[in-house]
Amino acid sequence: MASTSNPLTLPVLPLDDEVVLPGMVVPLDLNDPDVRAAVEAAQAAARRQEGPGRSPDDEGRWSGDGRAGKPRVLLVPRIDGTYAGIGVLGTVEQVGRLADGDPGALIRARRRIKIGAGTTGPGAALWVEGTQVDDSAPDPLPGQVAELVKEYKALATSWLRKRGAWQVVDRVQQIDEVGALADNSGYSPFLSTEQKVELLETTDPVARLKLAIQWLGEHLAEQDVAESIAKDVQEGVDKQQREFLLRRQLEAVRKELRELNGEQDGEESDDYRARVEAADLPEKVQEAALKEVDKLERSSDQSPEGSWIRTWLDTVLELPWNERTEDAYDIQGAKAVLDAEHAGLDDVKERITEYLAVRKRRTDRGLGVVGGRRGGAVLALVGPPGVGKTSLGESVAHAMGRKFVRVALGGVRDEAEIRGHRRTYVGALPGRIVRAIKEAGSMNPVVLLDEIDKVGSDFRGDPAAALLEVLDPAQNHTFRDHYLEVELDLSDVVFLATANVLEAIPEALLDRMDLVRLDGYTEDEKVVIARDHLLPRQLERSGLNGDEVTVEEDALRKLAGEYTREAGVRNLERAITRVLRKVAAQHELGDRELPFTVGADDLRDLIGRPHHVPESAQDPAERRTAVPGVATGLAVTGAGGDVLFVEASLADPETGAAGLTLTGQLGDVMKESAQIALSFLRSHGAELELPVADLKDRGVHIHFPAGAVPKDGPSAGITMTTALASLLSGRLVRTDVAMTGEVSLTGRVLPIGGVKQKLLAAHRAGVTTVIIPKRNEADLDDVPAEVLQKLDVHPVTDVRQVLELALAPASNGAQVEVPVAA
Ligand SMILES: Nc1ncnc2c1ncn2[C@@H]1O[C@H](COP(=O)(O)OP(=O)(O)OP(=O)(O)O)[C@@H](O)[C@H]1O
Repeated sequence: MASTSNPLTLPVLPLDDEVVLPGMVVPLDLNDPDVRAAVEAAQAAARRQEGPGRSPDDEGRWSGDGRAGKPRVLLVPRIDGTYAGIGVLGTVEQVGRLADGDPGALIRARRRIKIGAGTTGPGAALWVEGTQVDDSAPDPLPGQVAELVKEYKALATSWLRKRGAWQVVDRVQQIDEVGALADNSGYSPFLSTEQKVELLETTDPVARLKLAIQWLGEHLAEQDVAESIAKDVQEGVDKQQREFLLRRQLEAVRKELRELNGEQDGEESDDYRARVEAADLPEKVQEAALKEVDKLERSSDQSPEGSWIRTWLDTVLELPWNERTEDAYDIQGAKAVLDAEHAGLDDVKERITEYLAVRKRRTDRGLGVVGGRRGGAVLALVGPPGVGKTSLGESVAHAMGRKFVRVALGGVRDEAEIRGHRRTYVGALPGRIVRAIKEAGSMNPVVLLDEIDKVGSDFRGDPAAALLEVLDPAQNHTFRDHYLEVELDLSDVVFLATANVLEAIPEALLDRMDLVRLDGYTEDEKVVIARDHLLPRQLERSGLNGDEVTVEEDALRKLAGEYTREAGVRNLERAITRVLRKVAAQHELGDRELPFTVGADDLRDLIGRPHHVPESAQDPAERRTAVPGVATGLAVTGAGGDVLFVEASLADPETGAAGLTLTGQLGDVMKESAQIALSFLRSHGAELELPVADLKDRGVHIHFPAGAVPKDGPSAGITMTTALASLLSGRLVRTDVAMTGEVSLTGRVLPIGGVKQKLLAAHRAGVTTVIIPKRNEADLDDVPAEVLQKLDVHPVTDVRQVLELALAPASNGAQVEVPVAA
């Protein structure tokens, strides 16, 4: 270590408003007279000392070889003409040309010198005496100082990295001396001259390092703030400009692509902006659409978002926003259309005509379509399949001169089916209502909500609630589809609904509806429908004409009665199709001469044997009711009225379980009804002369064979009682008798629903005697006269009357074998 005790005499090299700290190497311009004087004086002094006189070398050591060191100067900052109190010993490393070609000297700054008194020396330089400053730090470093070293290195590294000065990072990392480390900030461009002077004059190395850390830290913080501000500003300013530029580029790229693909410039397919502007959309819709166009233009051609937006825009553009058909109908004309397209159904047509008349009056008078009246907004056609509900809906549209669309609701469980998926949903679509309007191509079509009784609800929401909104005149002028997101005015749409089963229509919807029932057709009606509508249509479809093939009424009657058994005419129409196809095929093969008239007897040859021979026409031994314990009931199922056979048997006393077993997919109400039948017989069996003892200790099994499972209801009560009574008494149930009615514990016969449908079914099945509850007598008014004529209807009040009518007399008193369940 150098000691401070050796005064040095050195030429002063003044640095105007500049500071050089130990460790730095600086080039100085020799054109500067002060610099030249100092360097030349130092060189002269060095030469002189090459003699025998010795002085310490540059490192402060006395060199043993007698050679003096490099020329030495004292670098002293001169701030505003005033010299600093401390200078730095510098050695002249090299004299030559600087980068700019001027003569210069390369000087290495070595250590601090405290400046003492002035003195004289050779040359024009100012000479002073100085003493070395001891600025060594304790070794080893106290922990605290070591931390400072680390901190400085970390700060310096981060700053240097920011500036990309990677090489310097290593050098700084390698400086271990505290004072030298602090002096390294002499290179920092952000320090002011004053700050550098302060560093120079702070001789305590630790204090110096602290200063360096403080300033470097401050600078870094400042820089961070400045950077983020600059970034923000830059981003703000640039965004618009960038967007503009990018759009321009995008446009150019798109254009090139179009040209590559041989499309015309500005082809309609992609120019959504122009299309939206040209499409006469309602203001709000256009606004929304243009917003999407903006988004589209910003998104890339290939991005999924772009394709979603295009799909959405297509949907919006395809909707018939301003299309509406002119209602051109008078009630007479409407009625004529209905009559022409459907045979029979007089009451139904009357209801529809009334509905149209009210609607027309209200619109003509400029009153809203339905005004404040709740319910009645929607005409609901309720009845079994194939009775013409859908085709009536279509006729209504014809009659009004409106477009017609059918919306199939069967199996819809998801609210989104009605109201659309939100657009964020992958593969989102508008709901069925919007799709229907699109399909109709007008804003005021007739929309038939088909099978409204078959909408269900589950975790995906309640479609019925959405439908309610669609049907509500107070809400539907601003219907919002989740996908479309713009309002749609549905107030001018005529909604009709169809349902098979009234009970299955959600309550809230039912409340909005005007019900029109279609219960099914009689055989005569079916013949007329077949003759006037189904046959001509199917002839045309088979490529035949009426001159070539005629079908006799007898044949149509047989097709309706024996080849099909249904409330409606759907299967009848199919049967007719089969007959015609067969004839056409035979003709093509040369096996059939035309014209040809199909008679009842030709049917078997053409389409095989009938499947629905009435029970009474069967061989007696083949009849369902050929054994005791089977009774014929009447029920209403989803397919209209039907006959069903209830079977009862007693369980084996040894193995069978006691109690009541019911099979055949029955609901709770039906089970209770069976329980009541059983209880009634247990308590009244004796008085009816039935061996009811068996009922006490043997299990009873009641079965409803598959095929005609009625909807849950109590109307099979008297049928079950009759089957059980037949079983116990061994008396057969009369084949020609069918029945319907609820039974009470005391044996009273209680009223039921669906009389008309049930009687039509009984008639179809060839039953001749029907037992109904007395209290349903009034319902007979609805039953077509031709059916009543052919049926012997017995309204009863007590189950004893039922048994009297239904059970055949005991066959010559012989013991009848009671069937036993397996
Ligand atoms: N009274 C009628 N006059 C003329 N054609 C009829 C009549 N009733 C039904 N039809 C015809 O029978 C066919 C079946 O009718 P449609 O499809 O309308 O029945 P639906 O009651 O709507 O059945 P679903 O409930 O299964 O939809 C249609 O072709 C229809 O034209």
